[in-house]
Amino acid sequence: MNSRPSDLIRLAIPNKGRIADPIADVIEKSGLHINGGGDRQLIAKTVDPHIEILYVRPIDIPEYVAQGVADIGITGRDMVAERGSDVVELLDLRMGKARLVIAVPEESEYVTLQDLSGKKIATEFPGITRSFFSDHGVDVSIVSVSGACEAAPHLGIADAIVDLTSSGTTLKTNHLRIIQDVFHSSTWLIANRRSLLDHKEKIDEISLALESVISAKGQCYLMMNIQRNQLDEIRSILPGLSGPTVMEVASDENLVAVHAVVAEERIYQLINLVKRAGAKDILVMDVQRMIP
Ligand SMILES: Nc1ncnc2c1ncn2[C@@H]1O[C@H](COP(=O)(O)OP(=O)(O)OP(=O)(O)O)[C@@H](O)[C@H]1O
Ligand SMILES: O=P(O)(O)OC[C@H]1O[C@H](OP(=O)(O)OP(=O)(O)O)[C@H](O)[C@@H]1O
Ligand SMILES: [Mg+2]
Repeated sequence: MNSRPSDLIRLAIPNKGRIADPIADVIEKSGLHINGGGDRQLIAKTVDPHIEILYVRPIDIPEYVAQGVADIGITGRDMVAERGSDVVELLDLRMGKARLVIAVPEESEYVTLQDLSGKKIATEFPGITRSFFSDHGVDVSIVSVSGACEAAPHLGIADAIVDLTSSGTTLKTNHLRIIQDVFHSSTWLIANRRSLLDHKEKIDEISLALESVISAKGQCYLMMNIQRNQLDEIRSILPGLSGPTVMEVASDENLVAVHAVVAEERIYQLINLVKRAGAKDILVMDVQRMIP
């Protein structure tokens, strides 16, 4: 695996699981189009002949990157912590957000961490769990499971669990109550230490491309025409990346075009405000990438 050409960067991404599609989507939007890919393929080429994709399980990505099988990788930060891999965390993609928590049956008497002393803890994260309890001086035994962890207390194989939660639905459905947070995770771009020195320019280029997609999320581009004398009022309404852009409209010397990047969640309110202030010909467009 390491006999690849020295000018070829290998990026490891999940081949399945809930973060696989969102990651592929960010890569696509970054302009790094993957040729083929998915469908049980292990390696795929990209639009850049110097970058190839390696599809593997999210839990294996930290070690593949640490060992240099891949130069960079995208996976959950929980996976990096669980494996204890020596990698550089480069960029938070701010997706796949989840909390790793300690939870107990709703009706149980356990309230604090110390109440779990001598108890059995079921988890898909034995590494993180073991060091967390040991750091807090609480002696527990770990029951390692590989899924459906929330069932463990009701099946009588554990007293508590350490598992991920995001919407909270699974804990609620299984009548479990959180007693403490252990770790906060999201999806990260990670790098091999050596590759970061040898291929700094190329890795920075990929990181910037991914970051520009993440920054553009939830943003849109608002365009409108206004009378020149309304400019001050419109300016006070619009935020904009570095103030709104104001341009001449060729057909009418009293009209100016105003463009601004605005948060999607504010667009409804902003359109009403600018309309009331006299704006017309309003257009709202998607922003694919934002590079400061
Ligand atoms: N409920 C969740 N919300 C957000 N992210 C999650 C959630 N569950 C898992 N993740 C994240 O998804 C990443 C991949 O996890 P995992 O390998 O378990 O895949 P999966 O999507 O859970 O699929 P499966 O468990 O079926 O293999 C992890 O980094 C994890 O933090
Ligand atoms: O708070 P929620 O939105 O309900 O999400 C939490 C669930 O998501 C993950 O399960 P996953 O789908 O990965 O299944 P698994 O437990 O079999 O890994 C996690 O292990 C929880 O069970
Ligand atoms: Mg899972």
